[in-house]
Amino acid sequence: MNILDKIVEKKIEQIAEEKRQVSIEEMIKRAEGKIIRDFTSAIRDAEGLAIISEIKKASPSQGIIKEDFDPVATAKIYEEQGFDAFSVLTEKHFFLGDDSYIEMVKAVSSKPILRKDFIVDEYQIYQTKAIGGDAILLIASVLKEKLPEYYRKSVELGLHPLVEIHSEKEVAYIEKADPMIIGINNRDLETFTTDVRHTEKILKYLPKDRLVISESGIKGAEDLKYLKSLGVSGALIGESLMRNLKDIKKVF
Ligand SMILES: O=P(O)(O)OC[C@@H](O)[C@@H](O)c1c[nH]c2ccccc12
Repeated sequence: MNILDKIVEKKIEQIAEEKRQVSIEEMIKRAEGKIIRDFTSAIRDAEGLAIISEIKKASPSQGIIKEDFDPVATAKIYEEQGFDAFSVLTEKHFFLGDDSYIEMVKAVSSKPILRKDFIVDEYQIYQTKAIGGDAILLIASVLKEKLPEYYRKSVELGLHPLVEIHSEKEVAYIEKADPMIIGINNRDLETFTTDVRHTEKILKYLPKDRLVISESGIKGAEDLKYLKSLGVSGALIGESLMRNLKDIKKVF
């Protein structure tokens, strides 16, 4: 079993427990009336490459990334840098995230927030809105045939879906959903190794009029220059920002 399978298995257990605590009917109610920030425009209207800065304490490949993790302090640093949007890990067991981090970050920033988690159940779409998410990550290799339905549901609720693919064979999954924002994950979710040049390999299979985000393994100015030259719309950066919070300019 690869790491992605393990994460998904754990997630299915966790959702069953969460449903016992908060029913779907209650979650639908909690999602009602939530104001959603425009993630799509934040990416489209960014000057140059849109930067989505990620807030995460740990990851399965790196272990603890930031020992004295503080989501609010991190958000303030990102806000000062003028990044275009945030990505906040809410997955608990492997990334040490928490649902509560989204509202905490929202309180100190005006930027839209992507809820970074593993969506496996419709319940989590309502939950994403209820906890203050503006954008929702839908991973093609996790949702497979369910992707178009989950995409539609997310849009219906007013959320901005970012549909993530990794390989060429996953391009088929997004054809039906026809997403506006497509993330190319440079990390192989089965082995967890990254290669920024992976973006170039997948980009050629995607419609030209989409907002494409290159995700993972982006280390600094060189990588950003390279991604810009490919003509992608944005870059999602986590680890290298989290490791350089004291001197974030180092990354650029
Ligand atoms: O920390 P990095 O290598 O800069 O990567 C950020 C982001 O792309 C990564 O966290 C990510 C991309 N897709 C995901 C899916 C689930 C969890 C995490 C991710």
